[in-house]
Amino acid sequence: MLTEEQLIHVRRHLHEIPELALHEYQTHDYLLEVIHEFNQANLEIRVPDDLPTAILVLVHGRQPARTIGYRTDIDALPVEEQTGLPFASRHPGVMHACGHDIHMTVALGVLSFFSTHQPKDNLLFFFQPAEESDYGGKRAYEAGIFTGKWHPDEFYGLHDNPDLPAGEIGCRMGTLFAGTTEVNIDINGKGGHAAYPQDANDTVVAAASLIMQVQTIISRSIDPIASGVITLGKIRGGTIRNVIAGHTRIEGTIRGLTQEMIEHIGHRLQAVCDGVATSFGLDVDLELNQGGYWPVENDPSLTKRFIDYMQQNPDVNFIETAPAMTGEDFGYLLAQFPGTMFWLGVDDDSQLHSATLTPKDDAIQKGVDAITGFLNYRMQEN
Ligand SMILES: CC(=O)N[C@@H](CCC[C@H](N)C(=O)O)C(=O)O
Repeated sequence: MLTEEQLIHVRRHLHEIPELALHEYQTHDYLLEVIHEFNQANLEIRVPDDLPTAILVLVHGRQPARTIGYRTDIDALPVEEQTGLPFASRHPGVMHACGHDIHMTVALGVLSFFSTHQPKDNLLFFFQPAEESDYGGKRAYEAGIFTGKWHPDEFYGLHDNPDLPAGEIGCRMGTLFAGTTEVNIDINGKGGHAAYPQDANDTVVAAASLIMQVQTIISRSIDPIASGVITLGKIRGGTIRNVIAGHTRIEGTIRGLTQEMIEHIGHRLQAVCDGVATSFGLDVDLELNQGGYWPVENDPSLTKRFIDYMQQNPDVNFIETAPAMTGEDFGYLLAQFPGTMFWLGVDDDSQLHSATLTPKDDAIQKGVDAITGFLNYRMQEN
């Protein structure tokens, strides 16, 4: 079983080797190296052919009544780290800026505990690639990974939260995270000389108008009591100051707490794109891709049990949290298997996806203890 000191060492090494979605090869190899050090007596390890950076580990229970799944994501973000940590990313332009290094380490801690304390039920650990993009959870499901003995009857997973004290557990009944849809807009007009706009069709000006109109969708087209967000995080158009740009691309994301809201915003966005195409006389192609980023809906009865356990445990600080507009492709898996997603506090001033995010090591052991405690409690029930 990994000690707290060993867990911190593992976390720091994982932090040094972040990799982007579906390219988590070094991370995958290191995870396997750590898992192979555990007592193998009750473990069965599988690397699915169709998702080669994923790892499944089945812990065979003593008297299994069910298989309980536990999922961690393993990918990182294209962010240049600015923490100055001695264990900062060694991969230029890539960083664990969403704390997946903490997620993986907590999962390894829980797995190492059950490798030496055989659980009553079966436990299925899923080390999932591609959470930040490319929806690895959905890919895994569609590849048929969770069939036969690899089928979890219920699924749990966490996300770190810098706003909560280290080790605090946060959760809620109902929707924990938003559903998200990736937005790609390609504006195709006609390039030309900066001096002769009358002979061109300027996609930069069309993009500026489109962006401003998009900002009215949330304020003017949705019920103020309901919630939604559109963020256009990236724009690229043109090549030089004195050439009118014939193509501009905008990339962003739509978020809503219900599927209906996400679809409603998507329809309004399409209407704005069509309007800009007509008024500027150019082509505006809108691509919406939800992938696996469905709203994260916690199962009512399992989540009640989870919250009851955390509230009754004197060693756990528990807080009921509000829904968040962050997305998670665990939402897709929770639509296939009942389960619960929850927060683990990591106490930091920087936000998720920030270049200075520094989750505290203290959260790791507290997270491992709270989760192993809950899983043992859950396994007492028939
Ligand atoms: C927890 C978190 O930050 N998740 C990501 C999920 C990515 C969603 C997808 N790629 C999109 O941008 O729509 C998030 O950005 O919330």
